[in-house]
Parts: sequence; C-alpha cells; structure tokens
Amino acid sequence: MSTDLSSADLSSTGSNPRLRTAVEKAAVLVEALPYLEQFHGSLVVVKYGGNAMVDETLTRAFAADVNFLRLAGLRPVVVHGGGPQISRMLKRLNIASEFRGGLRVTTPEVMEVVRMVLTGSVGRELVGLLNASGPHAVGLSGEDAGLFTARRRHAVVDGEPVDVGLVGDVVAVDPRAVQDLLEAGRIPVVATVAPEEDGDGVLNVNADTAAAALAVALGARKLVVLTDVEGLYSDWPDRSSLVSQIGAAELEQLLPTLESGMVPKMEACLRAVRGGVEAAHVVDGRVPHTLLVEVFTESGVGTMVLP
Ligand SMILES: Nc1ncnc2c1ncn2[C@@H]1O[C@H](COP(=O)(O)OP(=O)(O)O)[C@@H](O)[C@H]1O
Ligand SMILES: CC(=O)N[C@@H](CCC(=O)OP(=O)(O)O)C(=O)O
Repeated sequence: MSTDLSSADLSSTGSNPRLRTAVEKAAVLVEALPYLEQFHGSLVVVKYGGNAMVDETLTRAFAADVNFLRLAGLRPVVVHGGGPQISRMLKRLNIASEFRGGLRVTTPEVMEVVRMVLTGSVGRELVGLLNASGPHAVGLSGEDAGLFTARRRHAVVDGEPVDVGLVGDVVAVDPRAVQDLLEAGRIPVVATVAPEEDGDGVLNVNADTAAAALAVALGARKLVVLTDVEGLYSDWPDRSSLVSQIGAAELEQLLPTLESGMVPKMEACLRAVRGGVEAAHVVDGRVPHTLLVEVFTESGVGTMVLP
C-alpha cells in the first residue's frame, strides 16, 4: 500500500483551507503508520533530563507523548534526571556543589539531597503528570527490588581521573521489577539512586548512564534521550556542526573531545548500542512532542547513534 499523500490529494482540496488542513493532518497520521506497525510491542527507554523539564507545558507534552506510546502498543519505560532541580535545592540549603567531567561531586550531605529530590519530588511529579490521563505510571528507584547495583566511579578531566565522591556506575541490573510492571500494562518511572555494591550506602548515578544500563538489561529496541540541546554537535558550540547520524566507532573517537553533560550522555548512547539496543537518539526536549516525531516519522530530529 502506498502511504504517500500526493500533490493530487492537496490539489483536490482546491482553495478550501479546512480541507487542506485535514489532508495535511491525514498525511502526518499516514506517515506514522509503518512505524506504528514496526514498533508495535517494542520496548523504548526514554530518558527525560531535568533541563528539559523546566516548563509545565513541556512536561505535560512529554507525559502525553509517553501515554501515546503506550496506547499505540509500545512499552515505554521512563528514566528521569533532575540535575537542575537538585542544584536548586542544594542552593536553598546553602550546600555547595560542582560538576567534574559532567558528574556532580557528591558528598554524603549532597547525596541526601539527591535522593530526596529525585525520589521524593521529581519522580512524584512525573508520575502525577502521567497519571492525569490514566492510572498507569508507577515510580520506583534503583533501590527498589534490587533494580540497580552500583560501584563508585571516577570522572576523567583532561585525561586525569578525578574523585567525584559518592557517584556510581551501574554494574548490575535486575530488571524484574520493571518487567513485572510492563507485563501489567504499567509505565515504570525510574529514579537513578542505586545501592552500592558491597556497601550499605547509596550512590548518585547519572541518569543517562542508568538509562543506558537499563535499556541494555531490558533488551530495549530504542533509547531516546531528551535534553536541552538539539542533539550532538561535533564541534560545540558551532551550530552548523549538528550530527544527525553517527556510528559507534566514530562516536568513540569523538568522545574525548566532548564537554560537560554531553560526556555521560554520549557514553550512555554508545553503551546502549554496543549492548544490543538498535538505536539511541538524543533529541531536544525543549520542543514539545519531539519524542513522538523521533519515533513515528521518517526524518526524525536530533542525533541518532547506530551500532
Ligand atoms: N558537543 C556538544 N553537543 C551538544 N551539547 C553539548 C556539547 N558539549 C557540551 N554540551 C552541553 O551539554 C548540555 C546537555 O547536557 P546536560 O546539561 O547534562 O543535559 P541533561 O540535563 O538533559 O542531562 C547542553 O545543554 C550543552 O550545553
Ligand atoms: C552523578 C550525577 O551527576 N548525577 C546527577 C543525577 C541527576 C541527573 O543525571 O539529572 P539530569 O539528567 O537532569 O542531568 C546529578 O546529581 O545531577
């Protein structure tokens, strides 16, 4: 079946603007058809960055998109960040904080705030927004049912390892709690605090890192990362260097040249595609509905990482 709405369809609307709008809307739906078919039943991990949550219109559009994915027969899993929200709370509490190599230097005092903000505030708000259109979202953290186990990691700045305190990398995932929820038709919403391996404390895991580990453990079809930039720039901040598609080998070469938040993000995309995820996408979460456009249209937006 041809899914093309040709110029003949548009010309048949003559000068009637309502008919023209109707045909254009139909074209969008028709373009989505092959993707609806292709991705039916697919598991998609969506990482929602704190920087993309700034405005209520955007968070509502995000919640609508995730609910849309579920209703369209996909199985979305949300992993959320909350970096700016943590920073705001630290500031209110007069606790100093800094980032090294894209990771927050996490003292025990900072860790308490990270856990409180991610599991008690950002996660709750997202679950509430998602559930405004049906009781499907359930919040959990890496501490629930052994979902994540983490090991302390160091950031690398200018080729040198830097101690960033209570920051972890996910070394094991027990995805059963998430799978049980998916099986029941729910939308898992995951905060990325994780118990430390061989310890009794918890570690602060960058949300991109955790989303990639979860996507691999779940055998996800896609990882979609929503952030506050159009995608990956090969020569940041030169706006003409936006990368629309990149392979794992090329990305690996580019990694040492990247800065700040893009480091854990692109490492996560690499980890995902190397771990069997078909494609990882970085898209601009400041534009409403980019998640749907990325999944259901031919051209997509942002940067796509392929194995
Ligand atoms: N090469 C690059 N391409 C795109 N963004 C970059 C690059 N290098 C640094 N950045 C910065 O990384 C930021 C995204 O990372 P981050 O702030 O951690 O996002 P999030 O909160 O969504 O995880 C961008 O807003 C941009 O300022
Ligand atoms: C270790 C580390 O940096 N952890 C992050 C966790 C939250 C996060 O990743 O949030 P975004 O996705 O919004 O950046 C932090 O403390 O900010």
